[in-house]
Amino acid sequence: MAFTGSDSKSGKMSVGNSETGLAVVVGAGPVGCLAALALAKEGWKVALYEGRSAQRSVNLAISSRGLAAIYAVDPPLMERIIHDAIPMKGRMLHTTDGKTESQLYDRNGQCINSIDRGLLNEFLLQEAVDFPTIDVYFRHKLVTANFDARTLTFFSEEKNQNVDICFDLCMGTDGSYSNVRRQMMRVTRMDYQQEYIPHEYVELKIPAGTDETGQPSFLLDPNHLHIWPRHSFMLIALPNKDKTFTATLFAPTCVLEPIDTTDKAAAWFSEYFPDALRLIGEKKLLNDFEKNPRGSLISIKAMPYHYKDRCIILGDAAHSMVPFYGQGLNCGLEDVRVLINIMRSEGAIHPRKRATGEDVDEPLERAFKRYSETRHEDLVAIRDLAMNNYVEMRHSVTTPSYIFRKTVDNLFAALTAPYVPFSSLAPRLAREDGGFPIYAAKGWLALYTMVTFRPDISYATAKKKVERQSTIITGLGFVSAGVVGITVCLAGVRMILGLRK
Ligand SMILES: Cc1cc2nc3c(=O)[nH]c(=O)nc-3n(C[C@H](O)[C@H](O)[C@H](O)COP(=O)(O)OP(=O)(O)OC[C@H]3O[C@@H](n4cnc5c(N)ncnc54)[C@H](O)[C@@H]3O)c2cc1C
Ligand SMILES: NC(=O)C1=CN([C@@H]2O[C@H](COP(=O)(O)OP(=O)(O)OC[C@H]3O[C@@H](n4cnc5c(N)ncnc54)[C@H](OP(=O)(O)O)[C@@H]3O)[C@@H](O)[C@H]2O)C=CC1
Ligand SMILES: Nc1ccccc1C(=O)C[C@H](N)C(=O)O
Repeated sequence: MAFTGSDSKSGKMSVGNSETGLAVVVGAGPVGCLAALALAKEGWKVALYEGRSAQRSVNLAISSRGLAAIYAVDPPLMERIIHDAIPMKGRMLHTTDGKTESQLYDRNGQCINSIDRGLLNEFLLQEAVDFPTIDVYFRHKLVTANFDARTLTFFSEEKNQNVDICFDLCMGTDGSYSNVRRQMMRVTRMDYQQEYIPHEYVELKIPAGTDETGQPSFLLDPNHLHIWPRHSFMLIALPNKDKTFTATLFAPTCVLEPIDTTDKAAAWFSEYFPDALRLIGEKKLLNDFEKNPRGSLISIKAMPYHYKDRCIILGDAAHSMVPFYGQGLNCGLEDVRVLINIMRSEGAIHPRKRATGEDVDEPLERAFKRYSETRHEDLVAIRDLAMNNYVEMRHSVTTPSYIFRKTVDNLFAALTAPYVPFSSLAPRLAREDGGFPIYAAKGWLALYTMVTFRPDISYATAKKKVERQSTIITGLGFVSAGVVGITVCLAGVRMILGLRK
């Protein structure tokens, strides 16, 4: 289901300040849909506004954090999503001479999951559309907001005019170029930083093959995320249910720009990605490379995320990050779980009618403030980790020091860290105050495991813990070098003394 049809599920226009309190969610991407569902299940009347009529269908990796957040709101929905996803147990590295090497993500075999983003959005949106106290309005674009008067102005494409909506609570889930965020900046002292990295991306498609029986089949192992690391750039591919792969080339603009003719492109791909060129087919690859849009990559930092008791931004609107950890959406979905848990613990979750003359809902304001203050370091941590993972994926994975570190991490983890399965984490996280931690981050844990498979460990805790572990490894390195040095010296002294005798 795309965002088509009438402007609204019900055809009626929302009016705010009803007995139940109206929450207006701006942007029906995955984060907006989950936020709408979470609020509605807590008793809010929700109006979900979406500017567009369709979402682009590309695939993405959903992992434990995103799944735990969906589970917290709607466990059966999470099951349906997993059912339609393809598990990927590790990276499959492709060298220029056509060799492949599998590197597992987790020593306990945990997987990340490839799913069509359009399908994921569709699942979440359908739940929202079907929910009795959620009204969904398509082709309504937020134009401006007056937070003090508690009104939002949308441009309705169907009416071809602006409509004003009153609200009690506004959630901005309108993506990287958020207008809610821009409107909030007019009334609050928001620190804001955005950074474009000098790399861009272009999507390509690896077609399905055919098996002996004539049925479509995967041309590469579907249970891996494939990467072609080439140091300053890389190609990746994630599997789709129709047996194709969506491949994405990430490279600096200064590398891509000079490749401006078909001949140059053919030569470049056959030098760096000969096997991918063969799989995609030269004609198709060169055509897609030339015609497909080039996406830019942006990283956004903001603080605070809220204004008083009435507006808060979540998802990419609050923290767009480069996609290299596959955590952008997972983190956005986790925002919803963390915020709802904080709202619960502050007694702010249930919509209440403010008394006459009372302007501010104090528990709600307290909850938003606590969210801004406590969530910030996690969002900064994952933003930085995402940036670092690009270097790991395109370069470090091929180096002996990376393999050595992975081996040490696995060895120490096997000796010290208990395995905490997702099935025991998800139900408890759904109830936890603020979301972290349930189990202390016990024992030695690899960074990837913490970030991807341990939603009970916050991003900031994971980053700090791994920094401590790195210091220990460096210390052990010095001690070992010292022991080897002393042993060699002693052996030398003994030899000299022996010679003198
Ligand atoms: C190449 C690439 C690969 C990625 N891979 C992964 C991955 O593997 N795993 C992962 O977790 N994340 C991944 N991400 C990140 C992920 O796509 C985003 O984090 C996610 O889509 C953010 O969801 P959102 O709901 O916050 O925002 P969006 O998905 O951007 O949704 C925002 C919605 O708001 C609507 N909107 C915008 N402005 C207005 C307005 N003024 N009025 C009304 N509506 C409005 C938009 O139309 C849109 O529907 C990737 C990103 C990229 C670029
Ligand atoms: N961190 C990153 O580097 C990136 C993150 N993403 C995230 O993934 C989400 C979905 O991706 P995708 O569907 O490809 O997103 P799109 O780039 O197609 O756009 C998503 C939304 O952002 C708006 N938008 C896009 N570019 C601009 C711009 N330059 N100025 C103002 N508004 C803009 C679009 O408005 P309209 O509908 O009017 O075109 C739309 O509402 C994005 O919204 C973003 O949150 C996407 C790309 C890179
Ligand atoms: N989905 C992505 C999109 C773009 C770039 C990377 C990813 C990843 O998921 C990377 C994965 N987490 C990895 O570390 O191998």
